[in-house]
Amino acid sequence: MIQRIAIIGLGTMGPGMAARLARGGLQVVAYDVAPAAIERARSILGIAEGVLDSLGVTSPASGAGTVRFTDDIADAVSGADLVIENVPENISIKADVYRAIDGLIGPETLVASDTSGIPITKLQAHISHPERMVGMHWSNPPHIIPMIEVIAGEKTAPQTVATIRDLIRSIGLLPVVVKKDVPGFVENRVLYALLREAVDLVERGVIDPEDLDTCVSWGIGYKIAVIGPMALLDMAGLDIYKSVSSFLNADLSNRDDVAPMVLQKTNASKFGIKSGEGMFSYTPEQIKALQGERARKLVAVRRILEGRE
Ligand SMILES: NC(=O)c1ccc[n+]([C@@H]2O[C@H](COP(=O)([O-])OP(=O)(O)OC[C@H]3O[C@@H](n4cnc5c(N)ncnc54)[C@H](O)[C@@H]3O)[C@@H](O)[C@H]2O)c1
Ligand SMILES: Cc1ncc(C=O)c(C(=O)O)c1O
Repeated sequence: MIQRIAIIGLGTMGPGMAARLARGGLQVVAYDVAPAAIERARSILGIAEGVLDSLGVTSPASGAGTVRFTDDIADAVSGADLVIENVPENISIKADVYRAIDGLIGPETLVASDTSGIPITKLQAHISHPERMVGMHWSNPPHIIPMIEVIAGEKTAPQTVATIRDLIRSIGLLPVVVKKDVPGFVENRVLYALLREAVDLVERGVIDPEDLDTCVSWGIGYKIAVIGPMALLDMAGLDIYKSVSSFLNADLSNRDDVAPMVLQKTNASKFGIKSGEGMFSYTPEQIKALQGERARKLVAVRRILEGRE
């Protein structure tokens, strides 16, 4: 049974994951190599907890869990039933973490990666007990989005998948077990198909960035939260899909490299909210306001989708 969880990496994803797991009654120890990341995580933990309150996420009868921060990786993983690796999307950085924890974790400890899409089979090559390693792909913001993908690599034991799936369920979240270890799993294959086309349309001057967002959010985005893609095909009619896709599929972006517009921005360190500029520009005040507003709206939508309002 999973009771103690170590989170390695406290950037965009780590603090919200820590808050959500603790609310589920688990004992979380949170570690990052960068002291500034630990301080930032400490300061935003309370905000995530406030959002969980407004979502009505309660703790089990046995009580709420805890989050403890540490700057020592050995301390973080000591006694952990599960280690969730949450460091940047780079195999060599992730492999360094697996090597560092290999001799520190117990014989029963499971290791999960929150990778956005590196096949788990590739990550397993860097750990001595690959049968205990699994993909556990959260969606951002992790304290609000309930769906988590669970992915087995070639060497993952079925029991490891079952334990993680049951853990996710036991704290009121929604596990989706992906049946094949394909790059990007399912959520990001679908998201990146959409993002490739969206970036291409903006880059080619077909639409302005603000209007692209209005079109997608108030068109397919709003709809798809209620009617998933497979159900949408039936709603539109497969005959319509056949007619449109017969001419449209061939015209969609099929570029297999990173779009120049994105490279230009990343080369200039324009990463988005984390650097103050990306597709749009943000002042620190705007970032704070946006994050609050987005959390409020996501909470309200989720309550309605769950039939609670
Ligand atoms: N950002 C998203 O929307 C999102 C969503 C789902 C999954 N993911 C995946 O989750 C993982 C983390 O993403 P993120 O967006 O939180 O990244 P991030 O860059 O915001 O944060 C990564 C953190 O890892 C820390 N770190 C780097 N090396 C480390 C080490 N050796 N030991 C401990 N900490 C270390 C960094 O200091 C940083 O705080 C990635 O694999 C990413 O693809 C990201
Ligand atoms: C752009 C982008 N890339 C990856 C992920 C998750 O792995 C997300 C997300 O969760 O929202 C994302 O937006």
